Amino acid sequence: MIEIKNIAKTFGDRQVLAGIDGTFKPGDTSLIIGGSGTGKSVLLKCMIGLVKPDSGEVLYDGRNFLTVDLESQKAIRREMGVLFQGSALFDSKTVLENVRFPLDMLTEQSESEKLDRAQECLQRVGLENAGDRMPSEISGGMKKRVGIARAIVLNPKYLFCDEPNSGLDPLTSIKIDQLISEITDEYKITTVVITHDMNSMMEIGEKIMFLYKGNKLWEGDSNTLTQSSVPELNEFIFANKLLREMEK
Ligand SMILES: Nc1ncnc2c1ncn2[C@@H]1O[C@H](COP(=O)(O)OP(=O)(O)OP(=O)(O)O)[C@@H](O)[C@H]1O
Repeated sequence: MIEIKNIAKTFGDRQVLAGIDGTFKPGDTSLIIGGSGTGKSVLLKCMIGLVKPDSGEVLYDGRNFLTVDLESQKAIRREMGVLFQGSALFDSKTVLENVRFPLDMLTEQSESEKLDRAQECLQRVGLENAGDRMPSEISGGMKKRVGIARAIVLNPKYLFCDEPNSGLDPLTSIKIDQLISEITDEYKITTVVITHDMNSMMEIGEKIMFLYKGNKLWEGDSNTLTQSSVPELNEFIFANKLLREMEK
């Protein structure tokens, strides 16, 4: 379980996060939603240690990530998998090499153990036959799958995905969402996904947090999303639906 308490962040004179609380549970795919520039990515970065919040706590199964010693912080980091926007694959490495990279960097496993594990993860995301291909030779959806395989290769307890649907067509987006949600459930991972994709919210929104100008204005699930009495959320949903209509 991940708990965040009163996370605040200011850049210069601009307050980006105004004190955010939240709980993320194992087996749940929790979504952080909101318009552009509302602080979603900064919140995620505060959670994974890429940005230091000005105040607040980030607890990983009770361990305070911001105050534990360096060794414990490293140990928590090893329990995290991250799927970055745009997949962030190494262009000069094959698909298989990309997936095994965290094993090369962070484990003492033998060659065959690393190969087996990387191949197992590729199989889990449906790419068992693509290991020898280069990232430039595969589609955007396949790249996301490779990114997911790499993110889970170390058996993470916590999985973070920043806009996993960006640049994908609606059908591929749904498949990627479903894959993340299935893997989360299967391995009981605590998963946090940033999205502004309406389909994702309806499909995998078992727990949704809505950010607006650095504040958490609403929390709920896909069933209650469209029935809130929060005007900012309703406007966000309306704008999203309009955008979807225009894209058709
Ligand atoms: N390192 C930084 N220095 C200064 N300002 C920053 C920094 N990182 C983010 N910001 C600002 O913080 C605000 C929130 O950014 P953030 O990336 O969290 O938005 P977001 O909700 O993820 O939006 P989007 O959906 O467009 O990615 C923005 O105004 C951004 O310019």
